[in-house]
Amino acid sequence: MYSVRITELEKEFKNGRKIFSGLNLELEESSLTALVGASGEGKTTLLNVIGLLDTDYSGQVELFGQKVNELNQTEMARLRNQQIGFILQEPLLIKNMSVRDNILLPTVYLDKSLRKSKDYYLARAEQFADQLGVSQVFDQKPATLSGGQKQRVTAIRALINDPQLILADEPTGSLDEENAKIIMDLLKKLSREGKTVFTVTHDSHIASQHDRVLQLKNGNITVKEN
Ligand SMILES: Nc1ncnc2c1ncn2[C@@H]1O[C@H](COP(=O)(O)OP(=O)(O)OP(=O)(O)O)[C@@H](O)[C@H]1O
Repeated sequence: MYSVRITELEKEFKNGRKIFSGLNLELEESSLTALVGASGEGKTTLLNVIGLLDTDYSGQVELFGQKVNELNQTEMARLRNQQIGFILQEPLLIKNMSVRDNILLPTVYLDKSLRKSKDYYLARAEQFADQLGVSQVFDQKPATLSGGQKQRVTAIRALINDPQLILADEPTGSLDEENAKIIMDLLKKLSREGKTVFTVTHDSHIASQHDRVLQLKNGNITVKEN
């Protein structure tokens, strides 16, 4: 079963710049895939297409067997919030909210029919926090955290709704070795538990820890031999 299936993707920006030349990509359930490629090849744009943040392209994108272009805005927002977790290089945490409230924020937007109790999410957040070593910062504001702590908190927020698909854009980019390992171990564990993990990275050591390494070059994807 594929979580992501892209066929013949092409994109033209408003200024006429074209990227992707009939790009195809398939990501299976329970897979751990890295995407490498030179700066400007379109890695972030591809993540935005998969993450439903960019719908202005030609070609077909299917997520969990559903054709994205057949979804309306509400269905798309629902799919994004419930099934996709974004872990970004720049942790975007809300300044005047505690770490705990930042982590719980995505649960507020869940459909009522799917939402579990606040205690359930809190327990889930605490379990991840234990695993990632950030339990002690729950009452703090993001500004008081180190870069590595912010990154780990952002990862927990991305996972709180138990998304099937995890999109990580340079998730270890600004981290020291120890923090990078913590995030990488988490991504590995999630894929073993059945999640689909897709990581964009410049770091060949990080890429090599994935089950499959893909390369984006000249608008197309090829499998990179290790
Ligand atoms: N809104 C836009 N309008 C025009 N061109 C754009 C726009 N956004 C991105 N681009 C161009 O599209 C190309 C792909 O950008 P993208 O950020 O996806 O690349 P990338 O591979 O993620 O690069 P990096 O590794 O530096 O983050 C780049 O050449 C960029 O300049």
